[in-house]
Amino acid sequence: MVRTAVAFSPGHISGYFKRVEGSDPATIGSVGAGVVISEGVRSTVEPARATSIRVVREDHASAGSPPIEYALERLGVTARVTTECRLPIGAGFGLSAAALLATLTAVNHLFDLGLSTEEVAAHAHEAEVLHRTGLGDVAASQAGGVVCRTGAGIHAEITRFYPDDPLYAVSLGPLPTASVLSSPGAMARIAAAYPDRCPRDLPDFCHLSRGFAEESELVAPEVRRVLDACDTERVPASMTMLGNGVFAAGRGAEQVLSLFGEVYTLRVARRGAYLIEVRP
Ligand SMILES: Nc1ncnc2c1ncn2[C@@H]1O[C@H](COP(=O)(O)OP(=O)(O)OP(=O)(O)O)[C@@H](O)[C@H]1O
Ligand SMILES: CC(C)(CO)[C@@H](O)C(=O)[O-]
Repeated sequence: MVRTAVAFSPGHISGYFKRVEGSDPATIGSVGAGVVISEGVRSTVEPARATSIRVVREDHASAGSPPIEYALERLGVTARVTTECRLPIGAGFGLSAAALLATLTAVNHLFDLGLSTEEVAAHAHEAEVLHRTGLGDVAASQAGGVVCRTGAGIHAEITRFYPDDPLYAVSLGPLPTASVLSSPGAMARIAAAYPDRCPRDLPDFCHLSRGFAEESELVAPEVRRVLDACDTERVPASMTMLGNGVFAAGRGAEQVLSLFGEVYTLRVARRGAYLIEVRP
């Protein structure tokens, strides 16, 4: 039997953020706030002569993942990787970061690389930043909670709190993160819209996120329709950054969102990436 390692990482919904420049990928990142969610990516890794990545979601599978391929090459290993997730990809659930953290956690154990949890996160963060698939998702998903990041990168100061209430989300389609992160105009509007404080609780997180979504002008017409419906029902809601989707909290949230698509009920994660098993 081929030796196999399996690991999981939670995803992350970013509510608001601002890019932070740095001298190298370790110091480039973002400040902002988001929610680390119970749903994420499970990665199964086995040694192979050449690297191949299979990305599985529901009954659909695709091949390749540039950030993961890059990270494995940097670590000097080749492996057959299968990532599995329930949430849609590219929809603002931080799944590229989760896929990296889960895969590198499994790789670390499979190949006995002896990396610390922080070193695993550092490699994942570097791959994210270089591929423009995220800025602060890896830093957030190192642990659980509603997260406020006041510095860039994985060593920055991060405060976390852990509400019991669920968050609900609906996805209306993908919004490739790199398309926004590569647009100077969008990044300038994002920086100007940044609310320079941490959230007090979940409703306050929704409130700050909504102000940011409006001012940054990232809200697409289909997202607008969902937010309008949430406003009518007085449900705190905002846009999943960066995806064409909406998250909402509190009474009535699930019902309003269900008018627009499949509703994902998300718990606030209690922990970051972890190894599930090594076989045999
Ligand atoms: N589940 C996954 N498994 C492997 N690679 C993934 C996965 N999700 C995303 N990626 C990689 O990240 C690339 C870009 O993803 P993108 O950053 O747009 O999506 P995301 O992380 O789901 O969303 P966001 O960053 O907006 O929350 C994909 O083309 C793929 O290479
Ligand atoms: C850029 C981003 C919104 C993409 O999910 C996230 O990484 C963040 O908050 O920095």
